Amino acid sequence: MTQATQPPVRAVLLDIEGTTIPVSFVHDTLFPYARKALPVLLRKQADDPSVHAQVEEIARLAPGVPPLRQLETWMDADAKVAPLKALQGMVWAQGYADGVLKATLYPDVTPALRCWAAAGLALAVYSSGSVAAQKLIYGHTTDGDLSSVFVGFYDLQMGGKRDAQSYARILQDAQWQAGDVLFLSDVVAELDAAAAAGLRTCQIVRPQDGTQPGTAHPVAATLDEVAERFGLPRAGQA
Ligand SMILES: CSCCC(=O)C(=O)COP(=O)(O)O
Ligand SMILES: [Mg+2]
Repeated sequence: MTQATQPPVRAVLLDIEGTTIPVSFVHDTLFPYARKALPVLLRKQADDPSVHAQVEEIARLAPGVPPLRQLETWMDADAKVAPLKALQGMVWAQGYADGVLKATLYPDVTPALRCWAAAGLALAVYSSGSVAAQKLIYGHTTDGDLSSVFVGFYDLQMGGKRDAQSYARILQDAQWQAGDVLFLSDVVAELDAAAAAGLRTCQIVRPQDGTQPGTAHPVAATLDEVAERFGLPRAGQA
């Protein structure tokens, strides 16, 4: 089906890192903050049930390895592993509360998201970052609190982002039809998985992040370009 003959997009599912938020903010600000704060969290809040549950999960995944060492191994590899992501979200909460952390989105993101939500499109997040971390990041941006533009937040509880089944689970939870949904990500393997589940796809190729364009999915440099290509409302246009 050509773009002109396809049904209108009714929902947009968005990745975070490299799609709405610069890779540099995640890797140069969020990850170092968490690397420094995690040892303190494990030491001081070991008895907190939510911390304890993640430590148990680390022990299940890596039996016999000290939890902090395992977390460091995962951080070194930028592994998208649920207990690491959950614990990172817990320490970032303090950073946002203290005002030390504030997310700077790509400049095209806030206008597009506000415009699409106002036009009635259903917007949801799918990131490896925990749902708590997603709500924090969009709740503390330099453009204000954007969390209310989203009707859903999905994380690794749905499964990995390179697995088509994860997208099928999201569709089921959101009660969306695959063909109505546009998935935006910078990572081709994630787009391949979403397409295998029947979603429409567009790769966000941010020149400032050095994203390499693939050949299997439409490509856009900004959310405004996405809007133009997929017939979505465009911010700033009547
Ligand atoms: C939720 S903000 C932190 C993002 C993060 O921890 C991460 O690993 C990036 O994952 P994404 O799936 O958004 O590329
Ligand atoms: Mg990404």
